[in-house]
Formats: sequence, C-alpha cells, structure tokens
Amino acid sequence: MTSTTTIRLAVTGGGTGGHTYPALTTINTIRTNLAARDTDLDVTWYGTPTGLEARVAAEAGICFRTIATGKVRRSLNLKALATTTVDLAKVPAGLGQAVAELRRFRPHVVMSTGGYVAVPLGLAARIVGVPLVMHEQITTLGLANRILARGATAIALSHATSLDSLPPAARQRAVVTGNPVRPALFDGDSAATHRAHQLDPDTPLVYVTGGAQGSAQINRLITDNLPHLLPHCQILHQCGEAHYDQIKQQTAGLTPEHAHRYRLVPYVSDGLADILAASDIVISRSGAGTLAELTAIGKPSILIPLIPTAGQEQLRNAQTLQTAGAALCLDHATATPDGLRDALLPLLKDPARRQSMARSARSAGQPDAAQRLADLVVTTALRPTR
Ligand SMILES: CC(=O)N[C@H]1[C@@H](OP(=O)(O)OP(=O)(O)OC[C@H]2O[C@@H](n3ccc(=O)[nH]c3=O)[C@H](O)[C@@H]2O)O[C@H](CO)[C@@H](O)[C@@H]1O
Repeated sequence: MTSTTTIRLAVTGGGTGGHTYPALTTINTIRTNLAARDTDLDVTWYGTPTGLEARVAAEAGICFRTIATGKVRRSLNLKALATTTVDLAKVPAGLGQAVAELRRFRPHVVMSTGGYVAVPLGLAARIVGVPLVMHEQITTLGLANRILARGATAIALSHATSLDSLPPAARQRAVVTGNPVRPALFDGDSAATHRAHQLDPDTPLVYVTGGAQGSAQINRLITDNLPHLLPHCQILHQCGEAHYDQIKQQTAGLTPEHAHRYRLVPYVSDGLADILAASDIVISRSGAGTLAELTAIGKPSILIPLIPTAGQEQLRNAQTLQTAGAALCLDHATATPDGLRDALLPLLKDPARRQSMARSARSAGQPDAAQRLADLVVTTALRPTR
C-alpha cells in the first residue's frame, strides 16, 4: 500500500479512563498528523456500551460500535469461578462479531489500548490478517494485553521496565512510547478555573481526584478533614458521580468561611486542563493515566494508591514518584486523616518545595508519548503487506 489517501483505523480499548483517554489522544494526534500530509483518517472505535469509551467517542464524534465481551478474571474462588464461566461464555460471540466487523471495515491497522473489550478485537485482527499495535499503560502487562502480545505486530510500552515482563520473542516487537497525554492539558488557563468556580487566586488551591469513578477512601479522608484543611487552602474535590449526592449532603453543614473555600464536582471533563493549571497540589489515586498527566505537566502531588491493584501497581507507581522527589505517597499505614494533614499542611506552607517537586515530576514525564504512538500506528498501517 503506497498511495493511500485514507487510512482506516480500528481502535479498541476502554472500560476505565486509563484505557480510554490514551486511545482518544492518539486518534486525535494521528488525525492532525495525517491532515498535514493530505491523508484522511477513517476511524471506528470498538468498545462496550457501558464503558467510558462509549461516552468519550460520542463526544468526539468518532464512529463507535459495540462488541459483546466478558470480563476476563484471574482470581479463582467459587464465586469468581461462576462469573468466569458466564463471562468467558461471551468471548466466542464477541470474537465472531469482531471478525465480522473487521471484515466489513477492512482497517489498515488495529490499535488496542487494553481493557477486556480489546481481547476479541485483538484476536480478530490476527484471524483477519490486520496488523495490531497494542499499547500498555502500566508497568506490568495487563491481562488483556498479555493475551494479545503473542500475536501483536508492535507492542507499545509506557515504561522501559515493562520490557522485562514480555516473553523474549515479543521484546523484539516492543517500542517504548510512553503513555499519551491529551495535548489540551498542556494549555490550561488558571484564571478560567478561578472564574468558573469563584475561587481566590491568592489562596493555594488543592485539587482532589479519585479517578474517573471517584474514590470512597479519598472522599472520606477529605470530608473528615475539611475543618482542619480549609483554614490553609481552597479545595476543589472531584468525588465521582456515584458519590456526589452523599458528599454534598455531608458537606452541607460547613461554616460559611469554609464553604466559601470548598467546591465539589462529580466529574471533570472539559475543564481539567484549567483546573490542573490552577492547582498548587493534586491529591489523587496513582493510576497510570493520572500519573502520566501529572508528570507531563509537572504537578506536585500526594498520592493515595488503590490497594490492592494487580501486582500492587498503584502502590509501586506512587512509590516510584516519591523516590524521584515528585510526590508523597500515603500507603496503608499513612492514608489516615492525620497522615493526610501531615503530608499536606507543610507542603502548603513551602512553595520552594512544591517547585522542586514540580521539576522532579516534569523530569519523570513523557510529553511526546502521543506523537510516538501515533507514528508507530501510522508506520504499521503503511507497511507493505507480505
Ligand atoms: C481500578 C483500576 O483498575 N485502576 C486502573 C485503571 O485506572 P483508572 O483508569 O481508573 O485511572 P487512571 O489514572 O489510569 O486514568 C483516569 C483518567 O481519567 C481522567 N479523569 C478522572 C477524573 C475526572 O473527573 N476527569 C477525568 O478526565 C484522568 O485525568 C485520567 O486521564 O487503569 C490504570 C491504567 O490504565 C491503572 O493504573 C489503574 O490501576
């Protein structure tokens, strides 16, 4: 294929934000790059109707098709075994559907960013003979990507350390690209946040986020601590859609001075860049997506890992950034209201330390990851078929 004027790209991946936003960013980057070369991009995103990807693709105007798929579970207790049977029963149906979809769409390349929906599409790519580029966000390969790695044409990794978790034969097909971060996040306008949320530009702002779904643990640590924290800072708290009504009720009794400094939102979509620009410190889970963002733009953070995650991944992510001087990590022992105060209050009083953490965060970031992954996908699409 040499004189292509349209590249057809099938994308699969989703479930959580960590799998969804890298896919969206890479699609947008490829589209921009190709437009400069007078080449069109025809994209279809395959996901689940209930995953975040359905909403994100619709908002971005990307053609979206659903695939029947079951959750691939690794734990084996009696209850999980029952679920495994039910869930895996959906895989052949999803695979048949994925093969039919790829035969109809005839993509030049399939890009997978992981999540269980990626399994049938990635396997179908191999059956139909379409090159597959899979991207892994975390340091150890997730289960979906471990299944796909054998047949993938190229394996894009966020971290060089992940090379060790690949079988030797697969390492030759691996490229370290980093984890794509939405370009908009680099252009935040802090004044826009102060205006939108009626915040004071002269009082430090702490942005609290529990990830796309919110975190009950982080919500509790914040709400239990508000009277101790709000005398020192303003707090913008993203609590998750499912928790919003309860937290709103719990914080309704704040004194007027404290209420003036506290803002609660269920989920942040368009305003994230502006919020990050306005924030002096971010308190967050340590999912790979959020950390790629905080390091790419250079934000000091206090990280409260979700424990357990597979292989204690979030704990290791947070500890790595703590060692690099970019973040403080609250683990099982220190993720308490006291522990949070001990970490946050000194930082609020020490702008020089925050600046040093911001510099360390930036040196750990990979701001060109989207370009690298976009180039890999397009090169793979244009490679002549044997
Ligand atoms: C429970 C679970 O399985 N977590 C995993 C999941 O994280 P999960 O996807 O939950 O979290 P990530 O940190 O990876 O990504 C969250 C994404 O959602 C965005 N966001 C969040 C809140 C909000 O209001 N608005 C918004 O846009 C963040 O900016 C980020 O881009 O995948 C990650 C890797 O892909 C892993 O590291 C995590 O261990």
